[in-house]
Amino acid sequence: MNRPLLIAPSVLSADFSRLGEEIAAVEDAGADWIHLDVMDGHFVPNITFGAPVIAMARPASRRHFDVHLMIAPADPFLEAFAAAGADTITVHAEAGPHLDRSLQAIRKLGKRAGVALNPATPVSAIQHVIDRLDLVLVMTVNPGFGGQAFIPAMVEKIRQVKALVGDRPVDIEVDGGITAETAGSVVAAGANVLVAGNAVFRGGASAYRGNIEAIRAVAELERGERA
Ligand SMILES: O=C(CO)[C@@H](O)[C@H](O)COP(=O)(O)O
Repeated sequence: MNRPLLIAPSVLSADFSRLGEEIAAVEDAGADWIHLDVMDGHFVPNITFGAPVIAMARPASRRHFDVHLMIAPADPFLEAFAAAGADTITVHAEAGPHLDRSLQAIRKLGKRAGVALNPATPVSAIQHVIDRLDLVLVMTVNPGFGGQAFIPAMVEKIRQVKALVGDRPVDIEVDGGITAETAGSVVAAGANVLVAGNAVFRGGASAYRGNIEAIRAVAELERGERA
């Protein structure tokens, strides 16, 4: 049984001075989830925002808040992100030595637990925690910045994640360089959550619906959900 297809605009490409409005605008334009990129300037070479900003943005939308932690260590902050209104909390497999413990902590907080894999990290990194997971995030660029080129070798990795996940109720998410041009190959390989920053947040709010729809159309066609 296919997991639902979900389009998750990444707010990294939004206008941060109007974050709440931007989130409301993509919700209005058909976003299924809101993807929030937390960066610490240490695990990745860029800094964005933390739990207080997510808490302030939370009232802007009722959509699922998909919080991607590009921070190390992550464990001391999990409670704060849960309290801020995250629905899924994703930590990086590379961010600490105790991934199993992090995932248990996220679920204990009543949140969905995700693991992100950098492009160079093999799928075997999640083999022994697969039953503690609700989501696997396959990074299709090196994390840190929006607007980078999709790495084609990640298509095979998505296939490997799909084979590992099997029939488990685990979402397979992709993030980085996702556009109407790259969406087909990742969906064919097994991804069902498509994160897109630049491809959604361009052209001003009046373009957001068309931008989301362009990605969704390709993905649905690939899944046989659209003629
Ligand atoms: O996590 C990240 C980057 O580290 C992403 O969420 C980017 O924000 C995706 O941006 P685009 O490649 O879609 O512009």
